[in-house]
Amino acid sequence: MSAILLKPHYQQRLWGGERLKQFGFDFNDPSIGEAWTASALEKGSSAVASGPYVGLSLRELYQQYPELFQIKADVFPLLIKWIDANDDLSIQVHPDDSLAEQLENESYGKNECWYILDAPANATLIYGHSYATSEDFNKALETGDLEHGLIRKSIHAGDFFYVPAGTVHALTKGVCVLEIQQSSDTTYRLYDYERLDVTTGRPRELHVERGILASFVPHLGYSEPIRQLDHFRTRLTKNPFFFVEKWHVTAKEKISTDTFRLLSVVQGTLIIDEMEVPTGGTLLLPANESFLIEGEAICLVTGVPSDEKQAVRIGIDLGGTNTRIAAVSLKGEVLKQLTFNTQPQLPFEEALQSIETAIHQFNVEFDIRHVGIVAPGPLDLKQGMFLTPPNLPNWHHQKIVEPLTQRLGFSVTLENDANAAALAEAKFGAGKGFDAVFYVTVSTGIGGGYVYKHQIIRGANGSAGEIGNMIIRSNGPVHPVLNRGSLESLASGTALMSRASEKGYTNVPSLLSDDEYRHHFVEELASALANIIHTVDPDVIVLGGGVMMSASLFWNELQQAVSNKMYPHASGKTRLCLTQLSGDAGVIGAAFVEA
Ligand SMILES: O=P(O)(O)OC[C@H]1O[C@@H](O)[C@@H](O)[C@@H](O)[C@@H]1O
Repeated sequence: MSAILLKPHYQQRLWGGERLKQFGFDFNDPSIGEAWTASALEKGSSAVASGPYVGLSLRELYQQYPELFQIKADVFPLLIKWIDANDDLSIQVHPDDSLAEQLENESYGKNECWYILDAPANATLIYGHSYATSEDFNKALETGDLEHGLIRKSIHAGDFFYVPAGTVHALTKGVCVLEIQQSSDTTYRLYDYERLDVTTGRPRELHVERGILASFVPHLGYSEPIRQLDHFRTRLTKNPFFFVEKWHVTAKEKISTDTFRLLSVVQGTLIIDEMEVPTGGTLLLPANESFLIEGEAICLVTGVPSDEKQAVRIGIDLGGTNTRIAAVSLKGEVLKQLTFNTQPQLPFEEALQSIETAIHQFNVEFDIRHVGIVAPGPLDLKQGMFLTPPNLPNWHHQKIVEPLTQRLGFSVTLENDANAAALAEAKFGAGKGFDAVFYVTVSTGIGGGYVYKHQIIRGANGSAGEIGNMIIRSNGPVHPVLNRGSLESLASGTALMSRASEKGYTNVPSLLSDDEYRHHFVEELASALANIIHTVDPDVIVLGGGVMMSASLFWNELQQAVSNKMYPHASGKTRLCLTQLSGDAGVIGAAFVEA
């Protein structure tokens, strides 16, 4: 069976225009907003345009010839739209599967993604909001003030965004996108700029009540690494509803399908088994077939993933500013990450609720084996609670493990953030292959952790590795919480920033470019590292944290200074390395802390 070309169904929209013609579409209406190139929706199905089934709609093809698709779904699951936003679209949100069933009696929610085809210079789109509580979000909706709290992201042609159901979003004037999504046309409009629909003379309907039920509050930021599959294919997303790959075709390639694929040519011309498909074309590639493709083209290819759930461990890194929740594979790779603003001024219940929402998302997709949380110290690890973390003043003595276990129904572990990062580096990062790994983070504060044979060494009271409080210069600067002249009072990002502003520098890298101040910093940090080596004799010390982003300014000097402070026989034996996991060490480590 050859590839089947599909013919679009066009949708006129108040914000539509004529720019889809640029991508090869052919229509007369001056306000076409959407070309549905693969749709089996009742209100507008695309049609078969080549091969033996010409004349059938995609909807009929799916019903009559399921063998072409080889998936188990009563209703065709995907929808592909090309969108011309000739004006701003409404600010909106979509339901997930369970809400769509509950409120609309529909088979699918509307998780979707955008590939940016064209965008004006300096364009942004709306992706998320900064309202911390439902009360603030609802008030903004009531007063028509929603726009002020929306997050705008800059975009360029070729960018890709996955938009999970629940994300408040809007496309903006001038943007053209290819939208791949679940087969649903349910949009809850939250705000429509108080404009009139010229066809009715009235404003369009809003769906605020249902929109509130569907929206994430606070906003959950989403990230998923792009994966290179082979020399011409990259995977942009794989989620429970669809996967999307970008194929850059420049030579002859043989491809084959298991279940069906939908392929859209977004740039250039693709030749598939001698059929020429220009930009704008969408093909159905039937299941269990092989095809020869060639030409010079960029194609987006989508299909439905198998039902099998990948085993993961969940790591939560609760910080003073952001909380990051990651699904981590058993090999230590971050597969997905959701982030929200921690808002430590609010009751702790709010943070627990957001963690629960995020883990619910992961539970739909993955087989969760464990949940680990890391937080800034000091912590009471035995009781599973915060003690008095300086960045979380409202949550002192708050229990974490017990309420989280109750809400989630999974076993939960708690660990200090630097200990967890040490574990991650030892298992999967710069310390991999060594027995004794010490990790030091030089960031807003300074922390450390020691891992021996993949076990975190916590000490008698759980505070081993708290090197921020190590005294380096007893007559040094006073610290609000820690010892006078402690490492943190001298060499943390905070200490360097205040020294920078005293000396007229605007940032840490400029301070560290000054020979005199760099020398002080290097000597102080090297003293601490030499003390660590003399105490526990690690194979390797891994350094991470924001200040280490400037390591190229002082790395050689630091190595030399540490070496100078060692016993001659030990000098140069302990390796110093930079983190290999950088920002991910906390969540990866959290995921692998054992109960
Ligand atoms: O509510 P309006 O402004 O017409 O926008 C509706 C459109 O929004 C886009 O972001 C997508 O979700 C489209 O699938 C949807 O048709």
